[in-house]
Amino acid sequence: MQTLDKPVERPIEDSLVIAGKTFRSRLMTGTGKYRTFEEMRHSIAASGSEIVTVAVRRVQTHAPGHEGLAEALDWTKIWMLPNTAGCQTAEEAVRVARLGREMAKLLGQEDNNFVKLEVIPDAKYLLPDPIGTLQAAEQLVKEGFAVLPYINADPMLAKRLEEVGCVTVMPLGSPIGSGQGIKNAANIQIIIENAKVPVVVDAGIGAPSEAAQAMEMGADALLVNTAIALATNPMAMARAMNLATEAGRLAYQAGRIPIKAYASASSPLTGTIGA
Ligand SMILES: CC(=O)[C@@H](O)[C@H](O)COP(=O)(O)O
Repeated sequence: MQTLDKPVERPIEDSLVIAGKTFRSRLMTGTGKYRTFEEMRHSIAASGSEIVTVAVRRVQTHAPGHEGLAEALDWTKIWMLPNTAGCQTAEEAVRVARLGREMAKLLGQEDNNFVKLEVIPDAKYLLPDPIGTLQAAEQLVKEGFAVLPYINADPMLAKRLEEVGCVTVMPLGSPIGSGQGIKNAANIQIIIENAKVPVVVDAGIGAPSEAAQAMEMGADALLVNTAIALATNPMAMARAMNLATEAGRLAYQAGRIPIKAYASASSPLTGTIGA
């Protein structure tokens, strides 16, 4: 299984830049739902992720499975993306973001001002509150945070968040942990078309083919957690997601052929002997 840790070669000139910080990998991962920390460490290595998100609230409150989580990874190699999971209002999210910044500092990332903003009042579908998200984003940008907001795939909201200074937008493919894939493709495509900040497709990706699909559409990056953590073999799935992200990116850059209504022969007709 060790070979799964071997990095996927990525060209340095195609790096992802967020808030002036450069990353080679376009796949972000999470830390929740793994069976063991050991499995999490190996899977994150196999994913090639350089950005890993951590639920500040769950770490702070020592929620089951989160005790010691912040210390379980080598933060000299991975950029921490504290997230405000578990916050139902803008006010809570702002408070938790501040704690996240302190947590990153304590773990040696003095200059880390990133926050993945989640304002989620709905427990059934875990859909983010657009108004609360915008309010919290405005406040956090004023406080000097690099804000990466988790949103429904709403092109107007994405624009507003960009205008208030968010450094990415993170539209959901489908509900968190559902593994339903890219259900919002048309709206995500509009967001990609209009965004001047990186678009990170976050949540709902269940299989590498869906990761590739989002990247082929022109997403700048992905965030995948459940599909890796709960796979029968998380390390192998992490590697597959890594490769799929890269394949999707390459395909996007290569430019796919247009879809045609009719067949077109693969062999040229010139020079063929007439009947
Ligand atoms: C860890 C995290 O931030 C997730 O909540 C994220 O939204 C990814 O969703 P999936 O777990 O569906 O990949």
